[in-house]
Amino acid sequence: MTQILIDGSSGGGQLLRSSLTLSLITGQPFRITRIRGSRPKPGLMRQHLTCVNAAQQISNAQVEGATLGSTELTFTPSTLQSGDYHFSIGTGGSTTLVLQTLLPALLHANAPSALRIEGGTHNPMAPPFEFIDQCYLPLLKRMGAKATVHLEKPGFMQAGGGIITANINPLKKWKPLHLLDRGELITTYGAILHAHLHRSIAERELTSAAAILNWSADQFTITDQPQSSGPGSILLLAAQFEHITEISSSVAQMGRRAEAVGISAAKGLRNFLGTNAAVGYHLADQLLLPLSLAGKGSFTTFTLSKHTQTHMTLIPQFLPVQFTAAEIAPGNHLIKVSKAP
Ligand SMILES: Nc1ncnc2c1ncn2[C@@H]1O[C@H](COP(=O)(O)OP(=O)(O)OP(=O)(O)O)[C@@H](O)[C@H]1O
Repeated sequence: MTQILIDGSSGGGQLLRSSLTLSLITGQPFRITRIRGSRPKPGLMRQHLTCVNAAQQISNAQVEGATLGSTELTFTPSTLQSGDYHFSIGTGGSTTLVLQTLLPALLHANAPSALRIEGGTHNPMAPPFEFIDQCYLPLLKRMGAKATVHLEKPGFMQAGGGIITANINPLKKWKPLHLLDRGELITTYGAILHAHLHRSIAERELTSAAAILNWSADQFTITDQPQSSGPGSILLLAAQFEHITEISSSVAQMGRRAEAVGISAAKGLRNFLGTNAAVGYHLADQLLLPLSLAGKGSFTTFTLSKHTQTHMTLIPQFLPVQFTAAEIAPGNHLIKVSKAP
């Protein structure tokens, strides 16, 4: 098969991860240059390298350039193999991003698989575990996927040490998904996971988020996670609708005020609630790949992130699909995926 050439300079780790997923599924080899070219520190970091090594392992691929800091990689998969796999990032790098690389591929394997991934489970700039469990996976299930995920132990940056597991059954055929509206609002809630930090930090996150969203304190839970290596804290703000659940999150970091954590997550959810679009800022880029595997689908979203745009350019290099994006109302875009002519 011809090797697909990917220029990684316009994006981050997602261009690499999605290339791995698509290569595993289609069997097409690829070469990516200028990996994470738009990031301040380009090249493979631990989380990306774990994705490459994991993808290599589940497909017995031939790989060149799989070293830390590498900015070029060649990946030639052999046969996708189901199995009982264990991957450890070795730092607090995001386990959910490793999971999102492997899950769609293992749905295409010949038998059930089990995954155990160690690292961070609640990281800045990555889906927190609950986002995978409550926002992303339910939509894949509606598309026919039979998979479960489980949070065995939370892990925060920098300490890591978190564990997520997944059970994945082979999928016969992807069903198209059309998500044009959210349906009725069912409930809203806030959750703070908190490890080895003074409880007053969680309370300040809560108070600042509650003020912006006009929520009462009894809509929140604060759960101490003494088993986590921590220290760490994440604020998750969820809005569950009939057809989708959106979670806006924010992670505590050294030197960041607790109020800033609350304000950032609350503004994220408020932005979403202030529009009619079905799909939130982050879910939009993550849905493009499964929808493309189905060959057909559509959703409304309120803004086109850089991740969404780069994904729309990448996916057609591997799959015979095309995307259209149209602003159907102020702040409401309709994205359609269809077979390429
Ligand atoms: N708060 C969040 N909730 C859900 N998803 C998130 C959140 N923050 C980021 N994401 C998702 O995580 C992914 C991050 O991709 P990105 O290309 O930035 O990769 P990366 O490998 O983490 O880092 P880098 O940007 O340094 O290369 C995107 O799919 C984005 O939608």
